[in-house]
Amino acid sequence: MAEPVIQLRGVGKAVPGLPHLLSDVSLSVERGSSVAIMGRSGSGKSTMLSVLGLLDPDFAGEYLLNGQRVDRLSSRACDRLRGTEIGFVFQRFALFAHLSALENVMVPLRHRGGSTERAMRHRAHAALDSVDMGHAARRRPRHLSGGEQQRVAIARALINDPALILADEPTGSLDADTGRTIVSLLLGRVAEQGAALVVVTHEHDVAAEMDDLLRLTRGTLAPGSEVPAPAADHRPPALAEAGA
Ligand SMILES: Nc1ncnc2c1ncn2[C@@H]1O[C@H](COP(=O)(O)OP(=O)(O)OP(=O)(O)O)[C@@H](O)[C@H]1O
Repeated sequence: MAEPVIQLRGVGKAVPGLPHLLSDVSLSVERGSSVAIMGRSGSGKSTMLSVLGLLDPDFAGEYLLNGQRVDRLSSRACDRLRGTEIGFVFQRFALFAHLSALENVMVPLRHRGGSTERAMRHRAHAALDSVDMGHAARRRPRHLSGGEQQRVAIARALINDPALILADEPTGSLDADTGRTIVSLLLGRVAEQGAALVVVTHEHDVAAEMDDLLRLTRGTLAPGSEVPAPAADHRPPALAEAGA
């Protein structure tokens, strides 16, 4: 069987005043599969993404990325791996405002190096085409809608063919229809490139599209329920029956 893209074993994180910010977290995600992480505000989701994204080296336990231990790497080695193995998608897109869509998508290619300008442009154009944004290559982010910006951000996240995509509330700034389109685009691109996808989301519709759903509760990760619990009905019975 293929090696999981990420394996966490007994990962914990403590900060002063919060001894169990993350507590004994174990997680395994295969290539081509997707996981949603849900949890209340303050449950540790961003901390978890920082650990997975090699942004926070200060944690206990084991982290294997593509079979390689990455929990004791130097920050320079983390930077290098982040640039080549991990793509990030953010709620607010995080595109560079002064760069065109094409130039935004080229940023990770420049970071990686080893290609000619012409080859990078060619590749970035193909990446924009793959998210139906080829027509907007020369536009700056402010001339794009939220959904279009997120398409460009997805092209940028996937341009180096990373093994792992981390998405932090990728639909949080979008209306429901656009959000659905973005989720299917993200899932389609991730499947095509054979990456593993970890999505932090508050939205049950988004979580339901992923292969697995996990829930963080006060730093502990456990299988989540696919079906959201119905909200408690506090209306008087007569009003509830009338559908008011
Ligand atoms: N380095 C730190 N030092 C002190 N407290 C921290 C640190 N990092 C996180 N926290 C606290 O730990 C808790 C969990 O933070 P985290 O940002 O991971 O939660 P979250 O689930 O992403 O929340 P939200 O959904 O609101 O973004 C919060 O109360 C936060 O203030």
